[in-house]
Amino acid sequence: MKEVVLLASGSGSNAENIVDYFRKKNISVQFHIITNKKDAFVLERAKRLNVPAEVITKKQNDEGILHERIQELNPDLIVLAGYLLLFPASIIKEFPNKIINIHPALLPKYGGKGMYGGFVHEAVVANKETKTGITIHYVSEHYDEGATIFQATTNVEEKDSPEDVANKVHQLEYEHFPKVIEQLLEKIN
Ligand SMILES: Nc1nc2c(c(=O)[nH]1)N[C@@H](CNc1ccc(C(=O)N[C@@H](CCC(=O)O)C(=O)O)cc1)CN2
Ligand SMILES: O=CNCC(=O)N[C@@H]1O[C@H](COP(=O)(O)O)[C@@H](O)[C@H]1O
Repeated sequence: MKEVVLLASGSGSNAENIVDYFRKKNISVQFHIITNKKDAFVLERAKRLNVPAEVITKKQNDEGILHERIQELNPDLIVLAGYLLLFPASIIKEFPNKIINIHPALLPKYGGKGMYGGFVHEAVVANKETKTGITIHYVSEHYDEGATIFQATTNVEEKDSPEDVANKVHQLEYEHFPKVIEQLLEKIN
């Protein structure tokens, strides 16, 4: 059975959507959820979904605990789904092309340090962009620089608030992220 580790720092709606997708399609995947925040709502979602979940804090990352845990779990795929810490280079080296991230904009624009969550949508609206979207990419040492796997776009109307844009982007995430993960898992024998 394939093993997938999902990492999220906050709400975890993408993590839930991914678990739901594979369950609905009867594809047997063993999921583990890791968050860096003990009060992250993703922990509630994991409980409800009966998915094993644990908190590994930034400090524990720095102590190598996250690395040890990932080695124990030995996942086929590591999925950053709204994870807001810099993922350790040591793990990236050990799991080449097995770590992916979803970014709520069309990289390379609106990426890098400080560009996460609502900040991204605020910048897109402030810059009067006429379109935005999602980028699913491999995770490299620095934020949002890894090779792009998939992009999808949506239009931005003049009247759209950052919340309107966030909702449009979330719809793209829910539609595409599970399918991209399914395709990647199929390639891993
Ligand atoms: N290796 C590596 N790690 C990553 C990504 C990557 O592609 N490579 N992609 C990341 C998702 N993108 C971002 C981009 C910027 C920030 C960011 O700016 N974070 C704040 C901290 C936010 C918080 O702790 O709440 C900071 O100051 O570093 C977070 C995730 C997750 N971790
Ligand atoms: O990659 C760059 N930055 C990371 C980032 O901003 N990720 C975004 O956080 C949201 C998490 O939502 P959730 O799934 O927790 O409901 C989701 O929109 C991700 O694209």
